[in-house]
Amino acid sequence: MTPAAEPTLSVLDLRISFAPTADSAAARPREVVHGIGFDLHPGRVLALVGESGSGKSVTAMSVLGLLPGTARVSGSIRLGGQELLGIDNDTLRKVRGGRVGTIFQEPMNALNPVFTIGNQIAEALRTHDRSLTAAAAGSRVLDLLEQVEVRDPRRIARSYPHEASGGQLQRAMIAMAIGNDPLALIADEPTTALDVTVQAQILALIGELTARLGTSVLLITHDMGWWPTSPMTSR
Ligand SMILES: Nc1ncnc2c1ncn2[C@@H]1O[C@H](COP(=O)(O)OP(=O)(O)OP(=O)(O)O)[C@@H](O)[C@H]1O
Repeated sequence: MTPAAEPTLSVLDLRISFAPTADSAAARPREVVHGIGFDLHPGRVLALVGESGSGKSVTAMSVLGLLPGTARVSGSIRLGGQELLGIDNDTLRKVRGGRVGTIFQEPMNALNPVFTIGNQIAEALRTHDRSLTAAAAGSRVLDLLEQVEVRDPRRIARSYPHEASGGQLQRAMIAMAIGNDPLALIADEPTTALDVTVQAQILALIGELTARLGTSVLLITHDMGWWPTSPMTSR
Protein backbone atom coordinates (compact mmCIF):
# COMPACT_ATOMS: atom_id res chain seq x y z
CA MET A 1 0.00 0.00 0.00
CA THR A 2 1.39 3.44 -0.85
CA PRO A 3 1.23 5.84 2.07
CA ALA A 4 -0.58 9.14 1.43
CA ALA A 5 1.79 12.01 0.80
CA GLU A 6 0.74 14.16 3.76
CA PRO A 7 0.51 12.63 7.25
CA THR A 8 -2.47 13.81 9.31
CA LEU A 9 -0.47 13.58 12.51
CA SER A 10 3.27 13.86 12.59
CA VAL A 11 5.26 13.37 15.78
CA LEU A 12 8.95 14.19 15.73
CA ASP A 13 11.62 13.71 18.41
CA LEU A 14 9.01 13.71 21.19
CA ARG A 15 10.51 13.80 24.67
CA ILE A 16 8.46 13.78 27.84
CA SER A 17 9.79 14.14 31.34
CA PHE A 18 8.21 14.65 34.74
CA ALA A 19 9.50 17.02 37.38
CA PRO A 20 10.31 15.32 40.70
CA THR A 21 7.47 15.53 43.20
CA ALA A 22 7.99 16.83 46.74
CA ASP A 23 7.97 13.29 48.16
CA SER A 24 10.19 11.67 45.50
CA ALA A 25 13.84 10.86 46.16
CA ALA A 26 14.91 12.02 42.68
CA ALA A 27 16.35 15.50 42.33
CA ARG A 28 16.11 15.76 38.55
CA PRO A 29 13.24 15.39 36.06
CA ARG A 30 12.68 11.80 34.91
CA GLU A 31 12.49 11.35 31.14
CA VAL A 32 9.88 8.70 30.24
CA VAL A 33 9.66 9.18 26.44
CA HIS A 34 13.03 9.49 24.74
CA GLY A 35 12.68 11.13 21.35
CA ILE A 36 10.12 9.06 19.46
CA GLY A 37 8.62 9.89 16.09
CA PHE A 38 5.89 8.56 13.83
CA ASP A 39 3.46 9.65 11.12
CA LEU A 40 -0.24 8.79 10.87
CA HIS A 41 -1.72 8.62 7.38
CA PRO A 42 -5.36 8.89 6.29
CA GLY A 43 -7.18 5.56 6.24
CA ARG A 44 -4.40 3.80 8.16
CA VAL A 45 -3.96 2.41 11.66
CA LEU A 46 -0.62 2.78 13.41
CA ALA A 47 -0.17 0.54 16.44
CA LEU A 48 1.96 1.85 19.29
CA VAL A 49 2.94 -1.33 21.07
CA GLY A 50 5.01 -1.61 24.21
CA GLU A 51 5.18 -3.04 27.66
CA SER A 52 3.51 -1.48 30.65
CA GLY A 53 5.15 1.79 31.66
CA SER A 54 6.94 2.30 28.35
CA GLY A 55 5.21 5.64 27.75
CA LYS A 56 2.34 4.82 25.37
CA SER A 57 -0.37 6.65 27.32
CA VAL A 58 1.71 9.73 28.06
CA THR A 59 2.48 9.94 24.34
CA ALA A 60 -1.26 9.92 23.60
CA MET A 61 -1.92 12.46 26.37
CA SER A 62 0.74 14.77 24.95
CA VAL A 63 -1.07 14.81 21.59
CA LEU A 64 -4.28 15.71 23.42
CA GLY A 65 -2.55 18.30 25.62
CA LEU A 66 -3.74 16.46 28.71
CA LEU A 67 -0.47 15.95 30.57
CA PRO A 68 -0.26 17.44 34.08
CA GLY A 69 1.66 20.63 34.78
CA THR A 70 4.65 18.62 36.10
CA ALA A 71 5.28 17.26 32.57
CA ARG A 72 7.82 18.81 30.21
CA VAL A 73 7.31 18.05 26.53
CA SER A 74 9.65 18.86 23.66
CA GLY A 75 9.84 18.00 19.97
CA SER A 76 7.01 18.49 17.55
CA ILE A 77 3.40 17.28 17.25
CA ARG A 78 1.77 18.47 14.02
CA LEU A 79 -1.88 17.81 13.25
CA GLY A 80 -3.08 18.67 9.76
CA GLY A 81 0.05 20.80 9.44
CA GLN A 82 -0.59 22.75 12.68
CA GLU A 83 1.93 22.56 15.52
CA LEU A 84 0.15 21.53 18.72
CA LEU A 85 3.02 21.87 21.18
CA GLY A 86 2.83 25.22 22.89
CA ILE A 87 -0.61 26.27 21.59
CA ASP A 88 -3.13 27.84 23.98
CA ASN A 89 -5.72 25.85 25.93
CA ASP A 90 -8.74 27.17 24.00
CA THR A 91 -7.30 25.96 20.71
CA LEU A 92 -6.36 22.65 22.29
CA ARG A 93 -9.92 22.16 23.56
CA LYS A 94 -11.17 22.56 19.99
CA VAL A 95 -8.67 19.95 18.84
CA ARG A 96 -9.85 17.44 21.48
CA GLY A 97 -13.10 15.82 20.43
CA GLY A 98 -13.02 17.86 17.24
CA ARG A 99 -10.00 17.25 15.04
CA VAL A 100 -8.83 14.39 17.25
CA GLY A 101 -11.33 11.82 18.56
CA THR A 102 -10.51 9.61 21.51
CA ILE A 103 -11.49 6.10 22.48
CA PHE A 104 -10.42 5.03 25.95
CA GLN A 105 -10.17 1.76 27.79
CA GLU A 106 -13.22 2.09 30.05
CA PRO A 107 -16.27 3.45 28.21
CA MET A 108 -18.25 3.39 31.47
CA ASN A 109 -15.82 5.87 33.06
CA ALA A 110 -15.92 8.14 30.04
CA LEU A 111 -19.72 8.47 30.11
CA ASN A 112 -21.88 10.34 32.61
CA PRO A 113 -24.28 7.92 34.36
CA VAL A 114 -27.14 10.45 34.65
CA PHE A 115 -27.53 11.30 30.94
CA THR A 116 -28.67 9.02 28.13
CA ILE A 117 -26.10 7.80 25.65
CA GLY A 118 -27.83 9.72 22.86
CA ASN A 119 -27.74 12.94 24.87
CA GLN A 120 -24.04 12.59 25.49
CA ILE A 121 -23.20 11.96 21.85
CA ALA A 122 -25.39 14.93 20.86
CA GLU A 123 -23.65 17.14 23.43
CA ALA A 124 -20.24 16.16 22.03
CA LEU A 125 -21.45 17.15 18.57
CA ARG A 126 -22.88 20.46 19.73
CA THR A 127 -19.76 21.37 21.71
CA HIS A 128 -17.93 21.59 18.41
CA ASP A 129 -20.81 22.90 16.30
CA ARG A 130 -23.01 25.35 18.20
CA SER A 131 -25.21 25.89 15.12
CA LEU A 132 -26.45 22.28 15.21
CA THR A 133 -30.13 22.17 16.23
CA ALA A 134 -31.35 19.57 18.74
CA ALA A 135 -33.28 17.80 15.97
CA ALA A 136 -30.27 17.70 13.63
CA ALA A 137 -28.05 16.46 16.47
CA GLY A 138 -30.62 13.74 17.28
CA SER A 139 -30.70 12.41 13.74
CA ARG A 140 -26.89 12.58 13.47
CA VAL A 141 -26.68 10.54 16.70
CA LEU A 142 -28.81 7.79 15.12
CA ASP A 143 -26.73 7.91 11.95
CA LEU A 144 -23.51 7.58 13.98
CA LEU A 145 -24.91 4.69 16.03
CA GLU A 146 -25.79 2.95 12.76
CA GLN A 147 -22.26 3.50 11.48
CA VAL A 148 -20.84 1.74 14.53
CA GLU A 149 -23.31 -1.10 13.95
CA VAL A 150 -25.27 -1.13 17.20
CA ARG A 151 -28.26 -3.37 16.71
CA ASP A 152 -31.03 -0.98 17.78
CA PRO A 153 -29.72 2.61 17.50
CA ARG A 154 -32.95 4.21 18.82
CA ARG A 155 -33.00 2.06 21.93
CA ILE A 156 -29.29 2.61 22.63
CA ALA A 157 -29.67 6.38 22.15
CA ARG A 158 -32.44 6.38 24.79
CA SER A 159 -30.51 4.15 27.20
CA TYR A 160 -28.48 5.23 30.21
CA PRO A 161 -24.93 3.86 30.34
CA HIS A 162 -25.79 1.21 32.98
CA GLU A 163 -28.48 -0.20 30.64
CA ALA A 164 -25.99 -1.02 27.87
CA SER A 165 -23.35 -3.77 27.57
CA GLY A 166 -19.62 -3.04 27.53
CA GLY A 167 -19.46 -3.65 23.79
CA GLN A 168 -22.44 -1.36 23.10
CA LEU A 169 -20.89 1.36 25.28
CA GLN A 170 -17.57 1.12 23.45
CA ARG A 171 -19.43 1.36 20.11
CA ALA A 172 -21.21 4.47 21.46
CA MET A 173 -17.83 5.94 22.44
CA ILE A 174 -16.56 5.26 18.92
CA ALA A 175 -19.70 6.96 17.53
CA MET A 176 -18.85 9.98 19.71
CA ALA A 177 -15.20 9.87 18.64
CA ILE A 178 -16.01 9.94 14.92
CA GLY A 179 -18.92 12.38 15.30
CA ASN A 180 -17.00 15.52 14.44
CA ASP A 181 -15.19 13.97 11.44
CA PRO A 182 -11.79 13.97 13.15
CA LEU A 183 -8.54 13.89 11.23
CA ALA A 184 -7.20 11.36 13.70
CA LEU A 185 -8.47 8.97 16.35
CA ILE A 186 -6.50 7.96 19.41
CA ALA A 187 -7.57 4.61 20.78
CA ASP A 188 -5.82 3.86 24.09
CA GLU A 189 -6.25 0.16 24.88
CA PRO A 190 -9.83 0.28 23.54
CA THR A 191 -10.58 -3.41 24.12
CA THR A 192 -8.90 -4.17 27.44
CA ALA A 193 -12.12 -3.92 29.46
CA LEU A 194 -14.16 -6.09 27.06
CA ASP A 195 -14.89 -9.82 26.66
CA VAL A 196 -12.56 -11.59 24.25
CA THR A 197 -15.21 -12.08 21.53
CA VAL A 198 -16.26 -8.44 21.73
CA GLN A 199 -12.60 -7.34 21.60
CA ALA A 200 -12.21 -8.79 18.11
CA GLN A 201 -15.45 -7.13 16.93
CA ILE A 202 -14.40 -3.71 18.23
CA LEU A 203 -10.96 -3.98 16.60
CA ALA A 204 -12.60 -5.01 13.32
CA LEU A 205 -15.00 -2.06 13.58
CA ILE A 206 -12.15 0.41 14.18
CA GLY A 207 -10.29 -1.03 11.17
CA GLU A 208 -13.37 -0.87 8.95
CA LEU A 209 -14.25 2.73 9.96
CA THR A 210 -10.65 3.83 9.42
CA ALA A 211 -10.69 2.59 5.86
CA ARG A 212 -14.22 3.83 5.10
CA LEU A 213 -13.95 7.31 6.65
CA GLY A 214 -10.31 7.85 5.70
CA THR A 215 -9.44 8.91 9.24
CA SER A 216 -6.15 7.84 10.78
CA VAL A 217 -5.84 5.92 14.01
CA LEU A 218 -3.17 5.69 16.67
CA LEU A 219 -3.93 2.40 18.39
CA ILE A 220 -2.21 1.97 21.73
CA THR A 221 -1.83 -1.55 23.06
CA HIS A 222 0.50 -3.55 25.27
CA ASP A 223 -0.86 -6.73 23.70
CA MET A 224 1.76 -7.99 21.28
CA GLY A 225 -0.37 -11.09 20.73
CA TRP A 226 -2.38 -9.90 17.76
CA TRP A 227 0.26 -7.63 16.25
CA PRO A 228 1.58 -7.51 13.51
CA THR A 229 -0.57 -10.26 12.04
CA SER A 230 -3.84 -8.35 12.46
CA PRO A 231 -5.16 -7.35 9.04
CA MET A 232 -6.25 -3.96 10.37
CA THR A 233 -2.80 -2.69 11.24
CA SER A 234 -0.94 -0.83 8.58
CA ARG A 235 2.28 -0.56 10.54
N1 LIG B 1 1.62 12.17 36.06
C1 LIG B 1 2.77 11.49 36.09
N2 LIG B 1 3.78 11.88 36.90
C2 LIG B 1 4.96 11.20 36.93
N3 LIG B 1 5.22 10.11 36.19
C3 LIG B 1 4.25 9.68 35.36
C4 LIG B 1 2.98 10.33 35.26
N4 LIG B 1 2.21 9.67 34.34
C5 LIG B 1 2.97 8.64 33.90
N5 LIG B 1 4.19 8.65 34.50
C6 LIG B 1 5.27 7.70 34.27
O1 LIG B 1 5.56 7.68 32.87
C7 LIG B 1 5.93 6.37 32.47
C8 LIG B 1 5.06 5.96 31.28
O2 LIG B 1 3.70 5.79 31.70
P1 LIG B 1 2.53 5.41 30.70
O3 LIG B 1 1.26 5.43 31.50
O4 LIG B 1 2.60 6.24 29.50
O5 LIG B 1 2.91 3.91 30.33
P2 LIG B 1 2.13 2.91 29.36
O6 LIG B 1 3.12 2.44 28.36
O7 LIG B 1 0.89 3.57 28.83
O8 LIG B 1 1.74 1.73 30.36
P3 LIG B 1 0.41 0.82 30.47
O9 LIG B 1 0.46 -0.15 29.32
O10 LIG B 1 0.59 0.15 31.79
O11 LIG B 1 -0.77 1.74 30.44
C9 LIG B 1 5.74 5.46 33.69
O12 LIG B 1 7.00 5.26 34.26
C10 LIG B 1 4.87 6.28 34.60
O13 LIG B 1 5.14 5.99 35.95
